[in-house]
Amino acid sequence: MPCRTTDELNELVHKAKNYIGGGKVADYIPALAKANPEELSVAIFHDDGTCVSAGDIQQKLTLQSVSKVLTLALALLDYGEEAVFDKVGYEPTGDPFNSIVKLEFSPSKPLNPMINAGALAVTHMIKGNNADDRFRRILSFIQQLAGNSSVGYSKEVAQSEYETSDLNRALCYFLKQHGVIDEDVEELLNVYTKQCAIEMDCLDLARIGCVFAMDGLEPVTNRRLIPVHVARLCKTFMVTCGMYNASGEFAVRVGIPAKSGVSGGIMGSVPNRFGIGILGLH
Ligand SMILES: NC(=O)CC[C@H](N)C(=O)O
Repeated sequence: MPCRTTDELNELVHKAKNYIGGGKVADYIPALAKANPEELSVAIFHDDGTCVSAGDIQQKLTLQSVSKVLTLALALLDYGEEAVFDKVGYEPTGDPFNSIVKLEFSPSKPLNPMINAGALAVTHMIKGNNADDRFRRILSFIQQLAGNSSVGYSKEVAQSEYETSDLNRALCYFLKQHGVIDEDVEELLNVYTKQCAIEMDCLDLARIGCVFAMDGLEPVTNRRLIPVHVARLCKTFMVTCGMYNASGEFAVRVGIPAKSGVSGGIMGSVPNRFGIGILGLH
């Protein structure tokens, strides 16, 4: 369904472009360094299935850490809250996303599922017969949330991250040493880097945000995709840890559950109203 656009949203995108230059594209994953920092698009997907958008909405981005909320939901569906939070904690860290420092404290399980260590422990839990099967399940769950079976992943970005993921490798070995994970580290990184490379446009992202905003109901069909308590738990993590060490300031200034990713995507969920997908590569 095509989205309409409004003067107000176009004006906001126009104003937001003034901030290009205040940031920089992530280059620790070489394939992400090629991103065009000028691009900015936004979509809002409402609970009645209508949407508005502005900017270059054909543009796609890889989910990167936005995927962590979605795998958390899937792991909770697979195993339930008790088993998941046996491996990963509930607490914000105030540290950057890839920090290893808090793992040194006891207990050495990751403090929350949004930092890389926690997200790796969550991806470890996704059920499947092998790495391909687990990734297929993640992708198909995300396709369902986006209402779009053509959502795929960027092989280039996945490969680029896999080849340069030594910090995540180190986190995995640390987790393995402490019994949080017990699988082959390369298998886990294979699934994780593909999950982070799942690619979509801002409308898909807004529609997923809307499922969480609606406590797990698909906005177009009203079908339940996620149980209420899982959707609420995910939104709580978006508030407390969705922006890592900037989560507190974001909560004060913006005040909605949201999750960022290093490719420049942000997914927001305004409870009972709409989902927001922002693609800004700067
Ligand atoms: N903050 C992010 O988006 C980080 C995700 C990225 N794939 C990583 O693990 O480094």
